[in-house]
This record gives sequence, structure tokens and C-alpha cells, in this order.
Amino acid sequence: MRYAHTVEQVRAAEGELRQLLPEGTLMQRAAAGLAATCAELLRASGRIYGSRVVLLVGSGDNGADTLFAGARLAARGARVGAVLLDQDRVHRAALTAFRAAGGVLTGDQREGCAEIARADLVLDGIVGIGGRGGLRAGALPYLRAVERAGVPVVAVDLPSGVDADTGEVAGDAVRAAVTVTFGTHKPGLLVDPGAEYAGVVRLVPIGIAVPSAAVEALQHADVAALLPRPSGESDKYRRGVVGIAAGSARYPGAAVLAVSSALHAGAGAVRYTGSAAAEVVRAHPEVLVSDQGPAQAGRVQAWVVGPGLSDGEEAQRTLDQALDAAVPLLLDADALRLLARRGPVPRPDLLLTPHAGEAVALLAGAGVQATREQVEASRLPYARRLAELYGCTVLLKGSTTLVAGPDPAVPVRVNPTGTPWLATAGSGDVLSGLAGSLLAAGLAPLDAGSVAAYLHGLAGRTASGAAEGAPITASEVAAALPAAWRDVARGAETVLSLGKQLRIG
Ligand SMILES: NC(=O)C1=CN([C@@H]2O[C@H](COP(=O)(O)OP(=O)(O)OC[C@H]3O[C@@H](n4cnc5c(N)ncnc54)[C@H](O)[C@@H]3O)[C@@H](O)[C@H]2O)[C@@H](O)CC1
Ligand SMILES: Nc1ncnc2c1ncn2[C@@H]1O[C@H](COP(=O)(O)OP(=O)(O)O)[C@@H](O)[C@H]1O
Ligand SMILES: [K+]
Repeated sequence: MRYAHTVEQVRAAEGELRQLLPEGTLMQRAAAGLAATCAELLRASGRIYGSRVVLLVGSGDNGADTLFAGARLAARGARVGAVLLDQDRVHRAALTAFRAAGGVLTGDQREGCAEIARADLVLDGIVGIGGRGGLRAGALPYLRAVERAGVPVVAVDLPSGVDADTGEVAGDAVRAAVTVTFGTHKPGLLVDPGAEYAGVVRLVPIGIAVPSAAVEALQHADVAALLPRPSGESDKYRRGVVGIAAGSARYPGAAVLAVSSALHAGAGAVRYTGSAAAEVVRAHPEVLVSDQGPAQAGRVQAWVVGPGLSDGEEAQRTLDQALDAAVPLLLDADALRLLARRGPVPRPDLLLTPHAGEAVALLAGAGVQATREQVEASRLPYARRLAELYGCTVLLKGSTTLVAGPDPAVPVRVNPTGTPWLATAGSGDVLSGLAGSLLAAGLAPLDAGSVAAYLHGLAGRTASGAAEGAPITASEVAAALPAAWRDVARGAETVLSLGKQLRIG
């Protein structure tokens, strides 16, 4: 599991440890880890000796870490220049160490920008966890120079301008190739839009012990431990039967897709009820179909209601029957809009899987007005809010998928395997069938949602191909689920080569 903690938690843990250690120890640990990563990057693209490095140095300890790391690089022969964003407020000891090691201060803004244009690497030490609001105006000319030169940036602790606790970006922020973060991950490094700015994230342990995380991300081993596997005692009923109420005359395909992924997940059998029975059986002869609603469709261990269901009276009846059944329930797509009309039905065994637009409808159903843009910009707070308002687990889909439970003390799960190639029609139907099947196999809603998102992301990547990828269909994502499952079950660490993907390992 990969954990992320809030600024408040980090500060409390650092405060405790600092009492026990000689002054400056934590900062030196941070600087050493930072310098080691920078040295590795410089070596990979040439050599350290004679390479050009520019430090963007803010007024706090983030700037101090950067100066101490710059001193280490200068001592190894790099030509390191520092831009002081606030000439009057700079960590004195760090500046002294930097100059003693041969580091130089750049002159005025023009000279600083010219240095950036020639640099091999820029370190962003403008602000770390002490940053508030968007970046201040003084830093912007240097950011523009970095963008013009296309020089890679290593962000120190987190990209300046990204909110550490939420991943929100108010105004400008640094776009890093690599972020070297200290002690623990910060939620803003794992959740978009912040995660987009962080690039590859590397954690430098500095010895702090932090309590229960605010956010966590599953890794292969965690998912492998949660995957339901049949044993010698198993039969199809004991493995769990999932019921799918989906599809309509207009959208029969949604039913086929949800059923198809449900068949490839943990359940031993899939029941289908709805108007697309003929299409479902043609595609998947192994499915038990019924034209009755959930109340008469036979026993299941979990229901999935919503993909392509439409929102008429029949759909409403289907939802009501599924809500009455005393088994775990996943609501997606049209069922979410129907639920929004009626408002929260708090149930610990309920899993909602909205995208941002459906989240807006659910929020409105609970009396909270928000726009799609607001939800996308503040994914973490809105996922938490929805889970609290609806008293159930919420999987918020999109650029980073989050799964939040109703108890605010339980960490929100962020999915590390997503790929934008999944933004293809019907891929949400595949996700809901998969998660429903895992619910039927006995996983708790938080586990079912996060394991489903993990496998769905891996399947998307597998279907799309390595590196740059290629467009995929939702059917191909469903077909790639067994490969994703095997990959996880083997326990092999998938080495995914692109920047964002490296966070998995
Ligand atoms: N606290 C500790 O024990 C450790 C802290 N470390 C470093 O210290 C950092 C936190 O240091 P600080 O608490 O001094 O805070 P920061 O250095 O993150 O930022 C605070 C300073 O930035 C200014 N500032 C705030 N918002 C800004 C904005 N939007 N634009 C420009 N300037 C802004 C403030 O006026 C203040 O002077 C961490 O991110 C990490 O890099 C590490 O050395 C590890 C140990
Ligand atoms: N930019 C993105 N990056 C990663 N995943 C995405 C992105 N956009 C959408 N997705 C994923 O694609 C799927 C789309 O689901 P959904 O919006 O319900 O589409 P549909 O209704 O067509 O099935 C979700 O799993 C979502 O998380
Ligand atoms: K920074």
C-alpha cells in the first residue's frame, strides 16, 4: 500500500521527531535524498561534473532543502545557480552552505531566466507544504522561462502551486518531471489535477512515523491479497452470484458490457434481468437471464443496477426492488440519476460509481450545488463529501478514480493504474460489472471498488498496449481483464514505463 498524509499529520510527526534529533537532521536527510535523485537524472543524460543546475528558492524550509541539495551537487562539480525569490527571507545556514560549496546566486530576473534557458535541470524549491493559494507573481517569469526552455524540473516535496492536501491547483503551478517528496506522500501528489503536475513521484524516507493515512493507493500485492479465488470447497453459488439489471431497448450494449466484465471477475455466476436478455445470451450463453425485475430474478449476493437502464417508470421499479433486496448493491449511470431524485438512502453495503456529471446530480439530490468543473478540480473533497452525504461508499470516476467510504477516518483510496485511454464509451459499464462481481464474491464496497478500478486500469493499459498506447474499445477492456487479473495474481510488479505509471511500483 502506498500512503499519503495531510500537512497537519506531517507537521505533527515531524515536530515529535525533531525533539529527538540534532537540529537540522531532517532537512539534511531530505536534501541528501533530493540530491541523490538529481545526480541520478544528470548522470542519465550526461554527467554531473560541469552540468548546469538552477535552483528556484523560496523563503521557507522548502527553499532551504533545495539550497542544501544544491550545495551537494555543487560539491560534485555541477555548476549550480540559485534564484532567490525573496532576497530578504532566505534560510541563512542553507545559503551559507550553498555558497561555501561553490554555488552562485544569479543576478536580476533577466540573468536568472537566461541561466534557466541554459540549464540541464531546474529544482523547484519555491514552496512546499507551507504553500497557500496559487503561486505568487514573483515566480511566474521563471516558470515561463522553464516552459520556454523545456528544461526538466525536479519538484522539491511537491510542485509549487499544488495544494498538498487536495491536489487542487489555484492558478499557476510548476509542472515537474519528477517530484521528490519527503517522509510520506501528500494526497495532492496522487490526485488530479495535482498528480498531473507531479510527474514521477519518488519518496525519500526521513524517519518520520505518521498515523493512519488520509489517502492510500493499492499496489499489486494488496490487490493480489484481496482477489477472490475459488478453493476446493467452491461451487458457483458459494463463489457468489451477481445480478445485473442494465440495458434498455436504446442501450442493449451497456448490459452486454457489464455482464461481460462481471463474468471475468470474482463471481461464480451472473444473472441478468432487463430488456436486453436476447443480446446478452447471444454474447454470453453462460448467463442466467430473466425478464422479471430483481425481486423475481432469483437469489444473488449483490446487485448492479444502472448501466444503460434509462430512467422511466420501469427503471424506477427496478431500482426500488434492488434497494429492497437485502444484498450489497452497486448503482451506476441511470440508477444514480434516479437515486439523486430521491436523495440519500444511507446503507453501508451500497457502492455508487458516478463520473463527475453524475456526482453533480447526486450532490444536488442531497441539497449541495456544484458544477462539473468544480468536482473535477476538487475531486478528493467532493468524493469524501458525497460518501458522507449518502452514508455509503462512492467511487468517483475520471482522470484519477477515488473510492471514499462514509467514515471520514478511513483513508480514501486513489487508483494508480488509470489511463486516459479508458475514456471510451462503455468503459464505465465494464467497471460496474467488475465491481459488482467482486461485491458478490464478498469484498467490502471499498475493496470491491478499488480492486475493480485497479484491474480496470491495468486491463485498459494491456488492451491499449505499452508506452504510447492506442485507442481501445470497452469490449477490449473487458476482454483484457483475465490478463490483468493474472498479472496481479502472479504478484509481479508491473513495470509500467510512462511517467505517471511509475508510481505503481
Ligand atoms: N518541517 C520539517 O521538519 C521538514 C520540512 N521540510 C521541508 O520544509 C517544507 C515546509 O517548509 P515551510 O513550513 O517553511 O514552508 P514552505 O517552505 O513550504 O513555504 C513557506 C514559505 O513560502 C511562502 N509562501 C506561502 N505560499 C506561497 C505561495 N503560494 N507562493 C509563494 N510563496 C508562498 C510563505 O510566505 C513562507 O515564507 C517542506 O515542504 C519540506 O520541503 C524538509 O526539510 C523535511 C523536514
Ligand atoms: N482522463 C481519464 N483518465 C483515466 N481514466 C478515465 C479518464 N476519463 C474517464 N476515465 C475512466 O473511463 C471510464 C469511463 O466511464 P463512464 O464515464 O461511466 O463512461 P461510459 O458511461 O461511457 O461507460 C471510467 O472508469 C473513468 O474512470
Ligand atoms: K516545491
